[in-house]
Amino acid sequence: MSSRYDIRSARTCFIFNPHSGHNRRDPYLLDRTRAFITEHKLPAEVRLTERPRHATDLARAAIAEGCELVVAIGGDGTLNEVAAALVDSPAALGLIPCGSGNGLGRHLGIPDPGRGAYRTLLDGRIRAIDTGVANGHPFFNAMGIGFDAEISSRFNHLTRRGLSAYVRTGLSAWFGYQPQTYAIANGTSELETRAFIVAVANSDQYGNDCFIAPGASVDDGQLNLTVLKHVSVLNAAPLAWRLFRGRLDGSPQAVRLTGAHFTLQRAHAGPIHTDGEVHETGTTIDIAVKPRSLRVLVPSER
Ligand SMILES: Nc1ncnc2c1ncn2[C@@H]1O[C@H](COP(=O)(O)OP(=O)(O)OP(=O)(O)O)[C@@H](O)[C@H]1O
Repeated sequence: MSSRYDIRSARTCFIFNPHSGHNRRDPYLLDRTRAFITEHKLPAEVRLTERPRHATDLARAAIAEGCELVVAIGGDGTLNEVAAALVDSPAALGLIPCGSGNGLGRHLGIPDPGRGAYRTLLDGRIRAIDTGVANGHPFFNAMGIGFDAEISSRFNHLTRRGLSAYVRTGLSAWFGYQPQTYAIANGTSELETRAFIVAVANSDQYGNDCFIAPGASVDDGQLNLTVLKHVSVLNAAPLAWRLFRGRLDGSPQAVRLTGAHFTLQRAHAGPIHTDGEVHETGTTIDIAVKPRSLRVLVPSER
């Protein structure tokens, strides 16, 4: 199929998460999407998620009904749930990013809904991107172990979302958090280190332009592992500056590895997150890449 896409003839399903980002307070994107379908006479319909993980079921049903494009209206969690059903299928993923962090949308240059996300659906092109899989759980933006899994776990229980909620939750989780020791192997090198966070990223950022893997590409068949060894009151501010400036390389707290397959061993079982979704796992975490296994509609100039 050509890398160009014509949504006017492609059967499309929009999946709207009323719980994502600002949708919770102001679901105007639901009306905006219905108006967009009517205005452009699209062969499309909108379905709403009713519970966590429902988006995967809705996306699977859409593919079974012959949809060629499934559009996630939400953040990275919604995107993850929709994309999980699309991996290795001919159907493409569209994205109206409206979550709290929007890491993959930002990396792919997909604008906010008010700045051209809908236009991208009309005149975008298809880009095949890699998928990461951590102990059987797919991720498209980033997965993490340690403090960020702890934050994701707490964040998923919050009733209010957004950057300020992330910061408040992060500060309260920080006090009392005990880093673990990890043995990390990528096939060519091995590393044993105490870590505050071990993140494995497909894109270059967590979201909100927080660059955990500067220079990463989503279609190079590689994943990008970053260890943040120690975060204290003394080094938190310079580390945050580096993360938000894309200058993590050179930090004495950061170790980076690339690879198509990682194995991590830790002393204690606990949570991991994949695109912010939390899973309890054992002491061994196996992470691999499926190169170019997801087709995504991105702006034509990217
Ligand atoms: N109807 C629903 N009620 C409650 N939770 C839902 C519902 N539908 C989906 N969810 C859950 O909402 C969660 C948050 O969605 P999402 O990640 O898209 O938004 P976000 O956390 O605000 O954005 P980001 O991941 O970009 O920070 C997901 O874990 C998803 O499973």
